[in-house]
Amino acid sequence: MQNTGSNTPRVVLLDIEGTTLPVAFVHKVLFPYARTHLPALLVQQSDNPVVRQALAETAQLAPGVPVAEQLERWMDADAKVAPLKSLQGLCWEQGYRQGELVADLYADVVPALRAWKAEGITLAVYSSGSEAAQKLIYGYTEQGDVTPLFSAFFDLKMGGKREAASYSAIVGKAGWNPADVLFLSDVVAELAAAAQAGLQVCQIARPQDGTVADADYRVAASLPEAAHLFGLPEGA
Ligand SMILES: CSCCC(=O)C(=O)COP(=O)(O)O
Ligand SMILES: [Mg+2]
Repeated sequence: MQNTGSNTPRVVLLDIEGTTLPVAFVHKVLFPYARTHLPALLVQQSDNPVVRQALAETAQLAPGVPVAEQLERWMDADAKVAPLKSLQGLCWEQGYRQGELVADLYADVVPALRAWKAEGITLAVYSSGSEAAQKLIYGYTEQGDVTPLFSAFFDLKMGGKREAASYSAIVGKAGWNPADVLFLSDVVAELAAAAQAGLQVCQIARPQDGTVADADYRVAASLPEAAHLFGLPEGA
C-alpha cells in the first residue's frame, strides 16, 4: 500500500472518465457523437486552424494513410492522441452549444469539489480529452457551469497519462510541490505514473463503472470517500 503517512493535499488533480463522470457517458454518448459528426466537421471547418493543425499532425503521425481512415482507426482503438482529441473536442462543442450534450457528473462530485475549493484546495483537471473539451464538459453539466471551480486544465500537451514525466511537467508548470498534490483516477497505470513522479494518489473505483480496486493504492468509491482517506472535507 502506497501513500500512507502523507501530508494533507493542497492540490487535487482529477481525471475525468471513470472518476468524475461515468465511463458510459464518454463511450456511449461522447465518442459516438464525435464519430457521427466528424466527417461533416472536417468539411465545414476545413479552414479552422485547429482542424488544419490536427489533420497535419495526423498525416505526420501516420504517413501514407488517408487521414480520415487514420482517425477512424484511432477512434476504433480509443487511442489517446492529441489530433483526434482536438477534433473530437470541436465536434462536442457543437453538441454542447446546441443542447444535444449535457455532462452527467457523478452526484458526489460537485459537492466535494465545492467543499475542497472552500477549504482553499486548488483543483485542476488532467484528461486525455483536449483542454477545450474539458472546459466544455464542465461548462455544460446537469449542475450548470462548474469550470470556475478549476484553476487549471491539463491535456496531452503535457504528455501521456501513463508517463511519470507528464506529472512532473504538470507540477513544474504549475509550481506545485509534487507531495502536496493528490491525483485521483480510476486507471492504475495513471496512478503508478503519478506516484512515480512523487504525487499522492488514490484510485476512484466506481461500482457503476465496474472499476477493479487495486491492492497497491488507496481506493475510494467516491470523492467524499477519497476526502475521508486524505483528510479533506467530504462535502454534503
Ligand atoms: C474531456 S472529456 C473526454 C474524455 C476523453 O476524450 C477521453 O479519452 C477520456 O480521457 P480521460 O483521460 O478522462 O480518461
Ligand atoms: Mg479515467
